Amino acid sequence: MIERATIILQKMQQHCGSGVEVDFYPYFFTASFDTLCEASFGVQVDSQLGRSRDWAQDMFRIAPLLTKRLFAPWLHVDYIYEKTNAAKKMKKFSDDFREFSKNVINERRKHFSKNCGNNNDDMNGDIDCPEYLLDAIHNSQEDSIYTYSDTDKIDEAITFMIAGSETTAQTNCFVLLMLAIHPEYQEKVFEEQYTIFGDADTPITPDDLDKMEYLEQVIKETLRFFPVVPIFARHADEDTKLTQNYVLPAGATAVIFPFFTHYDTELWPEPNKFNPDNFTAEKMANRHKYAFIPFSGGARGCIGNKYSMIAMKTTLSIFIRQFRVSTTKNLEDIEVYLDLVLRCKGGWRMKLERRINQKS
Ligand code: HEM
Repeated sequence: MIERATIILQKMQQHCGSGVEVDFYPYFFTASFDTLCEASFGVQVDSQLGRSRDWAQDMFRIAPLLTKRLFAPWLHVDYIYEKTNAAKKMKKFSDDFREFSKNVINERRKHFSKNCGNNNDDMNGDIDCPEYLLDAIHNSQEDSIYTYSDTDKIDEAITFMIAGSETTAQTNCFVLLMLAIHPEYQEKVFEEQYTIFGDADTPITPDDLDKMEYLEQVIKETLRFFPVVPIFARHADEDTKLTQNYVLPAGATAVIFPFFTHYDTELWPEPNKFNPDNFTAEKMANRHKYAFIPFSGGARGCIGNKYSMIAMKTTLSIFIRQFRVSTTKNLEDIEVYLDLVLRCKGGWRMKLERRINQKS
């Protein structure tokens, strides 16, 4: 994570002091994608350094096609959908991405058999061969009633790559945009970083991450304001009593929009005001645990919740200590739209300035 965040700094340095607002997303997406591939699969993809295809561009082209299908019931019929151009584009993307994931899995297998024993099936992880997600899936087979086929493993890899990379990158960009719009919060975040690290450039430790309480409040308030997964759903297998008067009948689909919950005035007194103090320990203790649901909840809630908080804090800590961000936009100027995930119209454009020395 630290390495990837440092590459962001190096690549964005060229924009410092240019006075031009640049879109931060490509820098943060590639970093997030590469980190995820390495953390989950133990494989270096290096899209950040241009050594792999630019999947962010592909995802930008493909997501609107999926969104369109989601809201057009007639396109749910495979027979009709398969005749459309969108379906052909989707298939091409899906085939390419599956091929890419297959290669990632094969890479991991090769690495494991070369460094961790001769047997491809012996993915039992030790200190020299840490167990990554794919290894865990592989190893779980022995105790499991379910056997994972190669197709299953590719599907798992794709789910992780898609679910984990865009969400984290977008949240990082939204956080920086909020800090650009609210310089007073930006300075407070910087002050916290300075208190932890001073002028030292030491690597971040888990203890340091725990101390970044204000940064975490800012991230959470950003996720309240901009829940990057703005819609998810549950299928009721049986009649489910919601309240005294309401029952969700078996077979129904309940669609959940965190936007409604996150802007509910009964839960958030001033929902339209960006206020990191909404997430002080005290305020959180007095609020219903499902008042804040950017990661959904329950058994099928986001599995990457903790990982993403570590990844975001690490990246933002490194970035904020070196750069100051600004924008000509106000909060009211920000327009978002639903594209499976939540996107910012025109991108996440900001100006960048290098802090001359750390405490400036
Ligand atoms: C800011 C970052 C993230 C946000 C806001 C987020 C949010 C969500 C949400 C709302 C869901 C839907 C859960 C549901 O249907 O109830 C989800 C699912 C999922 N997320 Fe995340 N996510 C983030 C990062 C990640 C990361 C980093 C990973 C992987 C390391 C990840 C892996 C997954 C997976 C695998 C699922 C599917 C879970 C399932 O269907 O059982 N997410 N995420």
